[in-house]
Amino acid sequence: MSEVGLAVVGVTACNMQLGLHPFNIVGEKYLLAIADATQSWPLVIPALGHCPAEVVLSRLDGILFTGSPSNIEPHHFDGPASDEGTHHDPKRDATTLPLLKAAIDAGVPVLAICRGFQEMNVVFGGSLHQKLHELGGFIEHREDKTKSVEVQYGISHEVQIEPGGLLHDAWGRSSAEVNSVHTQGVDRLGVGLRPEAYATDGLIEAFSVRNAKNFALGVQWHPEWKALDSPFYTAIFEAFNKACQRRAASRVK
Ligand SMILES: N[C@@H](CCC(=O)NCCCC(=O)O)C(=O)O
Repeated sequence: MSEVGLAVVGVTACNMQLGLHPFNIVGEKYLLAIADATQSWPLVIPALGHCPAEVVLSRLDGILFTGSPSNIEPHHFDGPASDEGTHHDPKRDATTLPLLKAAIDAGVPVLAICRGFQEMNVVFGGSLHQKLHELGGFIEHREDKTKSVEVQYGISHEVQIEPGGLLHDAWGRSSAEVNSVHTQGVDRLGVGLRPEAYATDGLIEAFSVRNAKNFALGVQWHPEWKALDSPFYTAIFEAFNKACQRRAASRVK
């Protein structure tokens, strides 16, 4: 593929302490999903706690907001304090929350996965259940950590897909099977978000932005996991990629 017009997609990092130093890291599966499933090029966006959004967005053709083992600090959605020892990443919050809003306002294509999906809900004024499994009424959305990674990221449950949305356009069917690797979930849906898929227990598992200037989809599951092995996950990345390629093409005119 010629490098001229190759879409460049930002991929958000986490800020994590490894030994004596903070590192900016991103799961390789997110980078591979962009490089292999979309044939765009991934560029890591560090979680330094601030980001010159206008400059960064002007150089990118899309942004993938990744999943992470950490939780958003609950003061961002007026939630009660987390349990002691909860893994937070305030530098990521301070980077991704404003960047996500700026990207959507600027019409930069956005795909938000798991923590990224939760960030998108919070940016639009939504809130999160912090421990779905303690509430009752929900199916098990967590992975079984005693099992292999293949099992943890294997198919967990079905989602019902709303007609007329981005996801339905991409997949063309009214249901799909997804993995499930999360403890938190959407409580109050952000203003201006349109539900795109529900789990069998009614939990919102995907949404898009009503009246968005460009592709803006959030999913609670992990389509980046072996994206090319699943026609459904591939379809999500293809739809995102189409929007990124359009933006890249307009840049080289
Ligand atoms: N902390 C949140 C977010 C869950 C999430 O993003 N998990 C991903 C784990 C690591 C990865 O696969 O990148 C929650 O538990 O709800």
